[in-house]
Amino acid sequence: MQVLKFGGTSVASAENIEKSCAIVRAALARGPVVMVVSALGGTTDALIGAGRAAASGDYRYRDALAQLQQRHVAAAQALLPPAAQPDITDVLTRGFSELLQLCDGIFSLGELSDRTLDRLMSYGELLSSQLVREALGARTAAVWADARQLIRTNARFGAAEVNVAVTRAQVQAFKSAHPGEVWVVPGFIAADDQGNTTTLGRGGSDYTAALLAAALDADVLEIWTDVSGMMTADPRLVSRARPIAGISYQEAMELSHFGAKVLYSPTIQPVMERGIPLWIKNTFAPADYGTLVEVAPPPSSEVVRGLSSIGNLSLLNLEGSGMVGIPGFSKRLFEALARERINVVLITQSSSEYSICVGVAAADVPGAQAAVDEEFAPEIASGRIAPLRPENGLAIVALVGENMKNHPGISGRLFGALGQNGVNIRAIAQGSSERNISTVIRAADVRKAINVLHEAFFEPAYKQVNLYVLGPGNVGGRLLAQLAKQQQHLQQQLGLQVRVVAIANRRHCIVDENGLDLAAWPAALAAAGPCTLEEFTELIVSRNLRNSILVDVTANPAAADYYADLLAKSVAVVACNKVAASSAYANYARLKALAQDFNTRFLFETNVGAGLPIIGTLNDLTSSGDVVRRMEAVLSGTLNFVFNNYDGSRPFAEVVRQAQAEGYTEPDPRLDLSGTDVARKILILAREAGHPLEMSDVQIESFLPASCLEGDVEAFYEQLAVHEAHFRALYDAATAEGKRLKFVARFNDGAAAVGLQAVLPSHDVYELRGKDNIVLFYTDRYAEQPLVVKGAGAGAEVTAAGVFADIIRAARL
Ligand SMILES: NC(=O)C1=CN([C@@H]2O[C@H](COP(=O)(O)OP(=O)(O)OC[C@H]3O[C@@H](n4cnc5c(N)ncnc54)[C@H](OP(=O)(O)O)[C@@H]3O)[C@@H](O)[C@H]2O)C=CC1
Ligand SMILES: N[C@@H](CC=O)C(=O)O
Repeated sequence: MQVLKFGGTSVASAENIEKSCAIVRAALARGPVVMVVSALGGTTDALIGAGRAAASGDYRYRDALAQLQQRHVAAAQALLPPAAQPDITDVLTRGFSELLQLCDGIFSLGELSDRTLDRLMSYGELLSSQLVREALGARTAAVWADARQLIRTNARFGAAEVNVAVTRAQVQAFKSAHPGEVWVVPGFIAADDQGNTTTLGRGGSDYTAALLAAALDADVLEIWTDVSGMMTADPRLVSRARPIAGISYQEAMELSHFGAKVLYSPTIQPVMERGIPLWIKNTFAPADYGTLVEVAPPPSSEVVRGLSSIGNLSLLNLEGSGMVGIPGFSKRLFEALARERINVVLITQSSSEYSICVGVAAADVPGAQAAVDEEFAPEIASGRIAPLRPENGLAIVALVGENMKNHPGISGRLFGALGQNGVNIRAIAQGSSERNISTVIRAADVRKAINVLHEAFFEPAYKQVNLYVLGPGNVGGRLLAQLAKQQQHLQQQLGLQVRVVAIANRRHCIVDENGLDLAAWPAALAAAGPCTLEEFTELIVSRNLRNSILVDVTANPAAADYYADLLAKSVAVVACNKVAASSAYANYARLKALAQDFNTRFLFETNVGAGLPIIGTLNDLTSSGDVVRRMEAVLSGTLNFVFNNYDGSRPFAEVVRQAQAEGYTEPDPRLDLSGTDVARKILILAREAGHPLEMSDVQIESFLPASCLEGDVEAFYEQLAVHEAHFRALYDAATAEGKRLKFVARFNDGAAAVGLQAVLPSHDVYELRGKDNIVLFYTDRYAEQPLVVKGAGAGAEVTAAGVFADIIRAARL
């Protein structure tokens, strides 16, 4: 015997009913079939809506019923030839006339009791099952079996409890009366001892099928739905969720209880007790494997079988010193909740016994609060415990899997993955079966959390990274081009799906949570609406996407002010902008500490030497225990370019303009020419080497006449022209001595200085060409010969590459 259940979408239309009937006919080749059906998709909600409308005096329930009738009649006409329609037309006419009478009664009374609601809802399955029987019967003889004569429950209308013994006897009796026949049975409905219609809870058609399978000792139960099995996570939340091929009854129970909507959780118990295999299959893709729920599924290499979540949760905290060491407190708490019929979803208690925390549906909070505060009124009055404290807006995210038992490190991975994404865990529950680890988190974090966990446990070779790019200028523009070119490579080789979800400049912002088209951003940005820096950073927080990174490619001090808030939300910051790392030491140290505290990254490799691995090298030296004693460096691509190209044949100002045009200077070139940019860089290196220096500690020997720094950038260029003789004199004096001009940064014994030097050919930096930079690290290990890093130290392409490398580092944390 096979029991096949078809859900609402599987019988939502004539076309779908045909598909379901075809599946039943194919199954008949293997043996007798019991077909259980839900109401036509959407019918139960429509019936409830009609009943509530009637109860509230809204006569539009009549329109709703007329529409439903029309839908059923249309399906019948599409399924059956005219000659075969009279029977079902009678059934539908009678059914809808009873429904109308029922709703008219509700309208007159102005009241919809649970008992009447059960009757009202039952018509969905009563009518759909008779319609399906007719459709099936057109080619395959089938008997309609009224579930109210098969399944016996108590009179708890809305969620009745089944009398398994009576049900079994009734089902066996029906079987004896109809040997070998195909049955079509309405799901969801049953009857109490008095013959009143009851229902088994929303989703109860699955349960009907399981009860029949158990009562018939069926060979198999098949739940036919609109997805290809139980998924590793809710596919509405996780786009890469995939079906689970094999799962144990206990795992399926955990997953279905915790929100896997594909299976109504009470369904499993009856089939588990009798060891009946349960398939979950897709009506619309019957060839897909689906999920097989059985006693011993084949071993899986994955430790976690699936992830689930339940929203609308609140935590209730009962705490106080009066609870410690006194037996009976928990009993009283749970009894108070039980009296109000409040279901406890999760329980945690600290070993100090100072508090007990339970999770309940948010809707139950007022009732729970009143009941518990009343129960503990004497203790609350004497101050021995505090009034019940609810926390709302929460959800449970759970890992489920038999293999988690005795497998160390699962919780570590769970906490690590959530922690790196700023998901705070409010409560945890894990039983000794180790089959379920449940975490309570903010409801707003569920999508992020479940995706992060899915990547951690099911897709170790895949990680989605979401970039917010601020400043698509000279460097930012090249970065976006490099990202566009490498996206596929990153995905294939590193398992990183790097998506740019937002881009902003000073005026506009574009956003697409699914990733912007990197070929089309310039036009889209130009056409986009206005956006402030504050709005942009708020966007990062409110979108709450996993593995978010702010990429700051501006030179804007205001942008740097937002880093702390973002790091504290576990958003990584990759900064090409040098303002933060060269700001007050306390701020620099705070940002680094925040990154550490919130399991994220604050990376700024390009702040010194553009794309050269200078900060990384220095960090490697110090982390491995070396001590940097001295640094000598040329750190300005602009100044190196200018002094390498200026020989008096062209005005100094023209060479500086060329450096700017080639993209070596800061957006404001006065920062380069004044030595400020180099001072920032040596300051950052000194700090990374462990010295808490301030900018004011760096001695800047400027070669610029003071008037060059008065006024705006155009005035600056004019003043450079005015002082041409000064620059020529510097050049001539150096050349006369066989020297070259280099703007050198030095760090020695905790002191830092920058300034223009005329160096001899024997000097390490004499031969430094073009816009190159060089750093010589003198350390305890590199005492005689310095460790040298040298190469292009400015330019959009190399700098963008350095930012790119920081993004990868942040992404691979
Ligand atoms: N050039 C190089 O070789 C190197 C540069 N860097 C650093 O790279 C950074 C960028 O330099 P570069 O690309 O040359 O500069 P650009 O002037 O070319 O680009 C700056 C970008 O930042 C945007 N921006 C400025 N202020 C804001 C704001 N308040 N909100 C949003 N966007 C803003 C600008 O927008 P808009 O177009 O609207 O003005 C522009 O898109 C600088 O910090 C520099 O120090 C670091 C190493 C090497
Ligand atoms: N303007 C800078 C760019 C890199 O930091 C320079 O010229 O070095």
